[in-house]
Amino acid sequence: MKICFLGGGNMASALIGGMLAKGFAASDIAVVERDETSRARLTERVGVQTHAALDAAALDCDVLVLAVKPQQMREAIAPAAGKLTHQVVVSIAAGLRLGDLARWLGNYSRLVRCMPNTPALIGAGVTGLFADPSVSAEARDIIERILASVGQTVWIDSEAQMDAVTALSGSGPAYVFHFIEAMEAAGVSMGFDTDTARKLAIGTVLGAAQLAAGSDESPAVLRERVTSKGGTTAAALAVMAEGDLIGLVGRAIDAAAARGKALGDELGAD
Ligand SMILES: NC(=O)C1=CN([C@@H]2O[C@H](COP(=O)(O)OP(=O)(O)OC[C@H]3O[C@@H](n4cnc5c(N)ncnc54)[C@H](OP(=O)(O)O)[C@@H]3O)[C@@H](O)[C@H]2O)C=CC1
Ligand SMILES: O=C(O)[C@@H]1CCC=N1
Repeated sequence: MKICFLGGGNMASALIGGMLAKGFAASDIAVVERDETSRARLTERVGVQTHAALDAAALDCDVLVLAVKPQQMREAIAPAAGKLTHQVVVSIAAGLRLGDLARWLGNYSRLVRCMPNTPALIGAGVTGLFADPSVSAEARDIIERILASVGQTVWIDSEAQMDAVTALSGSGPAYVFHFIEAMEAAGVSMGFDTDTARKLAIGTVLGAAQLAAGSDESPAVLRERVTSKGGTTAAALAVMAEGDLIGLVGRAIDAAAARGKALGDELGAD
């Protein structure tokens, strides 16, 4: 099975890195990337084949993964319009809807939309998937196999939910990194050097996430176990409640989902 990525940026690199670590052969993976330096990096360091354009050689694949920015997509896929025959096309772009992609590809509907996240690089990604009803079970299995190689997969029932997946898990690693930054900064302000503060912050997030992932109990119960009455954790959580952390995170995730929908509306309008 030959897999070609259109765009060799952050997310394509994370997916390819994770796939190679899971045993996909570099010789089965190609990348169309317009930037020469990126092409050289992909060939020399990652070992995959590269193409400068989405030409016939690049389209000689079974799966075409669309991994350019939403704003770049229409122009980037134009060379493939009317030239697709059997390929399953997978878009990882935020916001863009299958109907618009199908139209831009010359009414080609063998399309799957998915939203991975960057922990795919270490096999710890989460990907939401949605397929056009015309995509066969066999084609869905192929796409599932690719994304499951880099982490967990969740098929969703309606395409509209993809904006929520994007807001929760697609963008989600950035929220967690931001929280780590905040913990690290607090550690530094209490007198630790950056390395020590970072080690304490990352170790805590990692340990807590692993504990939550392996536990039958809810995160709320696990939180209560840390929180002694009248103790230090209660003092911190009171400040977080005062600042409405739950509401703040909810509003942030709503804003991400709204931006995904707006991107789909804006870019699909013409
Ligand atoms: N980053 C993330 O965490 C996630 C991103 N996504 C989605 O993945 C997609 C890619 O995001 P990301 O990897 O962050 O973006 P990047 O900008 O890092 O990668 C896109 C790459 O594609 C190149 N490119 C653009 N147009 C063309 C073209 N016509 N032909 C060949 N190459 C082209 C870009 O080059 P140039 O720099 O010159 O424009 C760039 O190198 C987006 O649609 C995003 O919504 C989904 C989930 C998570
Ligand atoms: O920020 C973005 O738009 C992309 C989609 C999800 C993560 N990064």
